[in-house]
Amino acid sequence: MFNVTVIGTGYVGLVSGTVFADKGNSVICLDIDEEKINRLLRGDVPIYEPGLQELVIRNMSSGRLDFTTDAKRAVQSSDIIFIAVGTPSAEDGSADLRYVQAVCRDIAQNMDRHKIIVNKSTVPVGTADKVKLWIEEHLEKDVPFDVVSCPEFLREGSAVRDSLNPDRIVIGGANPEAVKVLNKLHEPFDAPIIETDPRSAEMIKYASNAFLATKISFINEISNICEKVDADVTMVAQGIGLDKRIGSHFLKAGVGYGGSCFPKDTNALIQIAEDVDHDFELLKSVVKINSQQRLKVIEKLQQQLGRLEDKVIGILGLAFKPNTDDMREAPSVDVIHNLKEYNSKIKVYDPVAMAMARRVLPADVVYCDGIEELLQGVDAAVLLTEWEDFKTINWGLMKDKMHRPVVIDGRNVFDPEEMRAMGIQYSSFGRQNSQQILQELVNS
Ligand SMILES: NC(=O)c1ccc[n+]([C@@H]2O[C@H](COP(=O)([O-])OP(=O)(O)OC[C@H]3O[C@@H](n4cnc5c(N)ncnc54)[C@H](O)[C@@H]3O)[C@@H](O)[C@H]2O)c1
Ligand SMILES: O=c1ccn([C@@H]2O[C@H](COP(=O)(O)OP(=O)(O)O[C@H]3O[C@H](CO)[C@@H](O)[C@H](O)[C@H]3O)[C@@H](O)[C@H]2O)c(=O)[nH]1
Repeated sequence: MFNVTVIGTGYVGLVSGTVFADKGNSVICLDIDEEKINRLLRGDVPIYEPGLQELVIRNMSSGRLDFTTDAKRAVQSSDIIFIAVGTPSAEDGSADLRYVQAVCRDIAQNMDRHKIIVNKSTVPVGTADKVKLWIEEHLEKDVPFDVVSCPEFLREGSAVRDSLNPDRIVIGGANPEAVKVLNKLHEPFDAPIIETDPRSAEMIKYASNAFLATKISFINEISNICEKVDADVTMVAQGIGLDKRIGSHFLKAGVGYGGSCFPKDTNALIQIAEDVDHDFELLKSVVKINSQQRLKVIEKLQQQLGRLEDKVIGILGLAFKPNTDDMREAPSVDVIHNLKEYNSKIKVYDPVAMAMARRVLPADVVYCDGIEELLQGVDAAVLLTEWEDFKTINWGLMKDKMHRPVVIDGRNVFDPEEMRAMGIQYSSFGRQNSQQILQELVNS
């Protein structure tokens, strides 16, 4: 068992630290955010992530998990130090490494003996070398250390499950001794381990996210064509996904991807390529398709309602995906800001992301307590996050509460035939042609 420090207690740091503790290691998590650490010390987890609260409390009670804002204590109590701070987008789209740099200074100034410093944040290729330089720059005495790159692949909403059962673990290090230690630390996870050099490890992370984002934009383009040729994208996704070389995951068409990773990491990879004079045209198209895809909601609303001015639009789901309260780059934010430009009136409901949403949505948005309140009197409902609660809405009953029975399904959750049979003017992504929509308009 090892003494482990994790720096940064966000989605990645908090979940990884807790999971390492659960595997029997002694873990201390460091953050500069005092309020966050105080809450954690009370066993109160500041993010919504299924299963995390219980796991944190269990490991704190067993004495294997602790939290602090004291960098000296955190650095000196461990042999392995994970960096898990944010790497947001800089203005040019590249990854802003200022937090990683600050952590390097904190580590260097408190280093008392040999440390293995492991980078878990998503960082541009070559950052392991920079981390080494930044630490050397601030070292007050000659203490040996290794830098290893171990990117993280967990998804929000299933972070605990993903961390306990990873598809693979990537360890990129130059010193075989340090790689051996990390191999041992990850042994209890029973996942294939890829040992590689730090640069390849860093690239694996970006390439994974870019590939998944490409799959989503690809199926969204197919869905846009499906609408014009009267094919059904869900059948197409099933048909191509059964080919093992393609795979069935990440082929759900709709309003496209959001979140704290895909938008930021695709842009960062475009910039990484640009820095070595490579024009990553494919990925640029992926990003462009994704930003256009969100606004298809507006087109679909216009097809159903005509002018959007003064129309009351109810937004079902605000988080960028279900089972999280994360609003970073959520499609709902763009859709709502856009609807405001058309002077629509907006009502919103999300089972967990309402508090986060208040920080990023326009001031005059009306926050509702539940589905019924949201649907009351709306000219259209727009589903943007496929929360389980929304899948069981009885539209046959709900349509009487609505001013007009218009539903735009941004995640292809409902069955088009059933919706139409219930008298709903239903529009989804890649599952019906424009002729049908026009016909419905004529009939209504
Ligand atoms: N969120 C995800 O699903 C996910 C998954 C895989 C990888 N990643 C990557 O992991 C990294 C962290 O992402 P996140 O979503 O956990 O970020 P986050 O914003 O949720 O958390 C980052 C934390 O780091 C803390 N911090 C900042 N500077 C610090 C310092 N000097 N010392 C101590 N703490 C400091 C912040 O206070 C914050 O609590 C990013 O590079 C991200 O791209 C994220
Ligand atoms: O078929 C699909 C699958 C996903 N999405 C959308 O894509 C976004 C991202 O979803 P997901 O990948 O499940 O969530 P994240 O938590 O952002 O996880 C991604 O980003 C993390 C941060 O780098 C990585 O660690 C994960 O492996 C990677 O899946 C969400 O808006 C989803 O709605 C689709 O539109 N269609």
